Amino acid sequence: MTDTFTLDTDIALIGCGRLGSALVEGWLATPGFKADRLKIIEQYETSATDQAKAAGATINPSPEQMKGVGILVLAIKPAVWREALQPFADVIPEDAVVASVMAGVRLDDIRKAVGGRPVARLMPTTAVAQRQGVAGLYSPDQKARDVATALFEGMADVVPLEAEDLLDPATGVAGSAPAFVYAFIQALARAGEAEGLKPDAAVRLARGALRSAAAGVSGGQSLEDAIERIASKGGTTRAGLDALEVDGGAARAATAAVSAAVAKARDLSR
Ligand SMILES: NC(=O)C1=CN([C@@H]2O[C@H](COP(=O)(O)OP(=O)(O)OC[C@H]3O[C@@H](n4cnc5c(N)ncnc54)[C@H](OP(=O)(O)O)[C@@H]3O)[C@@H](O)[C@H]2O)C=CC1
Ligand SMILES: O=C(O)[C@@H]1CCC=N1
Repeated sequence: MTDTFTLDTDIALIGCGRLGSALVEGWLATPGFKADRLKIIEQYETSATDQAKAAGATINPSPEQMKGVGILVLAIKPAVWREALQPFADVIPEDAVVASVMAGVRLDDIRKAVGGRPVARLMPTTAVAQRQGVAGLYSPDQKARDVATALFEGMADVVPLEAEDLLDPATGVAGSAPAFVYAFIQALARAGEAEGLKPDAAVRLARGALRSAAAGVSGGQSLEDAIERIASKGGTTRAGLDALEVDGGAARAATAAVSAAVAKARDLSR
């Protein structure tokens, strides 16, 4: 990750929903990001478009205002990407790069729709909003990789992938995975309630555990070391970990969630 925004070009974003808003928040929070170079195409105003507009961004630019765009970001749902992109495919400069964060939409299909311009695909997490995201990145094109990396590295750890198909497991392990972790935290809170905690205390403790778990690896510690630091010999953590491993419980749940996400991503690309 970098501390400052280094990409020196106009940026256009199509779609300012859940992920698009997170991207806008992350860019606006990155030192050196020039909001007056951001163009957002979105059907409705959102708090992110309002925030971006107040900082100098253009909402729903004219074709003329798209002429300096060096990177066009696609953050719409896979089902509507062709109709959302179509009005802009010929308006952006010949040498513009296209970056897609859409799950399951194939790079070749996007490249054909934008007249052969270089395309990168990324799979980020919404924590880009807090500049704490992670993003898998694939492109066969060096310029697209460089531009897309510069666009994201102020708000995410950009993880290069060697093949497009690897974006599907990256979706299961990163893009979708914060929701899987929240589901586990919810289950922890409910288990605490079953053991007698009041609901608000259970949720507060479980959320604190999530924060503590993230803090415990924030310095790059290995997951194994982080586990060992908590698991006192013969203590409660070891008892809990042993229970998690009975019949491969935790691994089986993680495998089921990742496999289902991968299968869905493959389904979307058909
Ligand atoms: N949410 C996440 O955590 C992640 C999402 N993604 C990917 O990001 C993409 C967007 O997902 P998400 O943000 O969750 O979805 P959302 O539905 O929240 O966002 C999509 C946005 O695009 C808008 N939109 C639809 N059609 C057009 C159009 N023609 N022109 C401009 N804007 C349009 C939608 O408006 P309206 O609601 O009015 O239709 C909506 O605001 C998906 O492809 C998904 O795979 C990737 C990683 C993580
Ligand atoms: O749920 C989805 O399809 C998107 C992709 C990854 C996270 N959200």
